[in-house]
Amino acid sequence: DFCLQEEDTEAPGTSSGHRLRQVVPDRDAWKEQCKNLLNYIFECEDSEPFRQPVDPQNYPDYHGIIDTPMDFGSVKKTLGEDRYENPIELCKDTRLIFANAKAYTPNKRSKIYSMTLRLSAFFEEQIRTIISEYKTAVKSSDSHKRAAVKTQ
Ligand SMILES: O=C(NCC1CC1)N1CCN(C(=O)c2cccs2)CC1
Repeated sequence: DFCLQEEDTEAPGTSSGHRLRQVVPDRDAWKEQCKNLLNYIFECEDSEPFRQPVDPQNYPDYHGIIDTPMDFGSVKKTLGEDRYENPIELCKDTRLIFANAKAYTPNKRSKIYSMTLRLSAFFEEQIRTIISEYKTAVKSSDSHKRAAVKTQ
């Protein structure tokens, strides 16, 4: 992992001359990665029933069965408004979309429900790397903080 050297705590380019370029994992990279993943999902035909909230006019029993409705438009909006602290929170809301469809469907062979199975498989494949890299970056930035404290 990365550890701050003594001179690294000074402002870059100080009297000690050139500095080794630090490669520090970016703990904010997950946001753009999730935005791109959501955009890709929005392009998928399988996401069509899940891009906006369910209209109770069309499914009057929906809100009696589903306690916490969720859709990709809401996830995208929450992300865009910086109301997710990390990709784990986004993953939790997205999994709710799939769990709601599984809870609501009258039949596991229904067309709309079958769309969530493909979508969910793709989402889980993609989000695992985003979360893994985020957790690594957080650990690394924590060690940077510990190292910096030691040098004070
Ligand atoms: O009306 C919508 N979505 C809003 C529309 C896109 C403007 N949906 C239908 C019911 N839902 C289901 O999950 C299932 C139905 C049948 C088996 S599952 C959620 C999506």
